[in-house]
Order: sequence, then structure tokens, then C-alpha cells
Amino acid sequence: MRFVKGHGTGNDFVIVPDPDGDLDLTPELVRALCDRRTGVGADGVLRVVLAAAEPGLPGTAGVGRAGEARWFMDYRNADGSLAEMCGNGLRVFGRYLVDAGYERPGLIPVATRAGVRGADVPSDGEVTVEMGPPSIGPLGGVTVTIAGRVFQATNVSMGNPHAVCFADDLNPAGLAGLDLTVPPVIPTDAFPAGANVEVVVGAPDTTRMRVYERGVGETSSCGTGACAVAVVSATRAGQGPGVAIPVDLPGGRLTVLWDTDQVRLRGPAVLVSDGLLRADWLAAARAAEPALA
Ligand SMILES: N[C@@H](CCC[C@H](N)C(=O)O)C(=O)O
Repeated sequence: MRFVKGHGTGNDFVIVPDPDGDLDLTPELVRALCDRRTGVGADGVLRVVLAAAEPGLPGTAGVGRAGEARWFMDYRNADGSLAEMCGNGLRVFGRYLVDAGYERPGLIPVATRAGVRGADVPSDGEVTVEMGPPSIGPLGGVTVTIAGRVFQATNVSMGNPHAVCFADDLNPAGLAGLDLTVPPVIPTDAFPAGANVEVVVGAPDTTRMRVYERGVGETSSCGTGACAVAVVSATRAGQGPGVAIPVDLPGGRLTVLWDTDQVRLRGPAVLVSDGLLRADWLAAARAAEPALA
């Protein structure tokens, strides 16, 4: 089985080409692939599948933009769980489609579990992806606890759930020192499907964040998280759509463009290596899967 390793600002993925949808990508196989000691190692898996080969996608019944998307980005978190969207993953997915010769450079509509999103992929350089409109809850409306510290977080959906915690009493060194090894405690009534948790310092032109991703743990970067943080940062500053906000993460800088119709995200998308999974490793990973009931 062939794979490609890629990353966007250090948020890394195993890309698995499966155009015809033949692969049985179980949660166990995802966990085995993402294991950093015994597998390839990544924060998540991007299965590259033709939308026509994926039954039951939202919006693929020939209406709207979904009908135009040839490809489905099947994103999985490292723990094997599904997520609706992945902003860094979509940039890498678009770069892969062009690099592999599946698509020409330009705007490529891609189906995701959050709906169709466009990836604008130049022949080289940074990729800009359409992230959809944000849904922003009351500022500071939910309580989140991180390593014993209590934050008033803002509930934001970028297709997937985010709890954005501004740490106004921390400077960048304090943010860097925060213990994100333990899962944050989030209210299940506000986040019934869990949430990605961002901790943030700064104002719109100096926004710096760390993230604890649902289904992964702390990552170097989160694209949907950067978008969620940027719109909260702008809203707190009395700004609205029509702003461009640089967001600094441990893995580098992303630029969030909050437009009137939706949010766009720009940043690097890097393909690192091509690989071949050994048949014996794959057989062992498959053998470790629980038998189907
Ligand atoms: N790293 C991604 C987000 C991946 C999904 C997330 N962990 C979730 O479960 O919602 C990004 O770049 O957006």
C-alpha cells in the first residue's frame, strides 16, 4: 500500500491514495499508521477518495457545490476518530492532488464531512483554502479547565468544534509554559462531540496560540483552530469580516482572511516523502483489529 507523508506548519498527515474507495480504513489501522514509534507517525490520516466512490456524503446528491467536488477528503484523527474538517489537511490534500497529477493547479472543490470546501493550489507555494462561515457563540460563554487553570472560552464551529480560550494574564513565555499534556476539561453540554481547545495570547495583529486537538493531543498547528481563534480575536477587538489576521503557532504562521462570505486560510503545504507499507506490517496491523461482530 502506497502512502505519502505531508504536513502543514508541522501538523502532519499520512496521505493514503484510495481513489476507488477500496481500502477498509479501520480505526485500528489509522492508529497503527499514526503511531510515532511503530508506524509511520502522524497527527492524522487523509484518505484520498473520489466523491463518487463514497456513499452517503452530505451534499453529493447533485445539488450545489457538493455535486461539483470530484474528491472527498476522508480525514481521521490519530486516535482513529472521524472529524468533520481539517484546515491544514485540506491544504496538504490539495497539494497532493496537484502533485500526483490528479488535478491541475487552481481552485479544486473538495468534499469534506463539513461540506464542500475549495482548495486554491498554485503550481508551487502556499495554498489557500475556503473554510466556510464561522459560527461564533457568546464571547467567554463556556468554562474550560486546562491543567487546573479556569478559562472562559468561546464556542466556535468551523465545521468542527472549538473552545477558544484567551489567556489575557499570560505573555508568550507563559503560553509556552502551559501544560498541555493533560486533556482539557470541557463542558459536555456545550460540546457533546468533544472539542479542540485553543489557548491564545495577543490581539488581532499579534495572535499567538497553542492547541490541544480532539482525537490527537497537542499538535504544532491546527488550521480550523487558527480560524476559530482569529474570528474571536477580531470580534473581541470590535472588528468583523474584512480583516486578515496572522496567527502564530508552534509550527509556524498561518494567515486567516475573514471575508464577508466565509473564512479563508493560507499557509504552507509540504509533501515530505513517498512510501510503501510493507505487506507484513499491514498484515500484523490488520491482525490486531478486533474481529467483526
Ligand atoms: N488539525 C486540523 C483539525 C483536525 C480535526 C480535529 N482534531 C477535530 O477532531 O475536530 C486542522 O488543521 O484543522
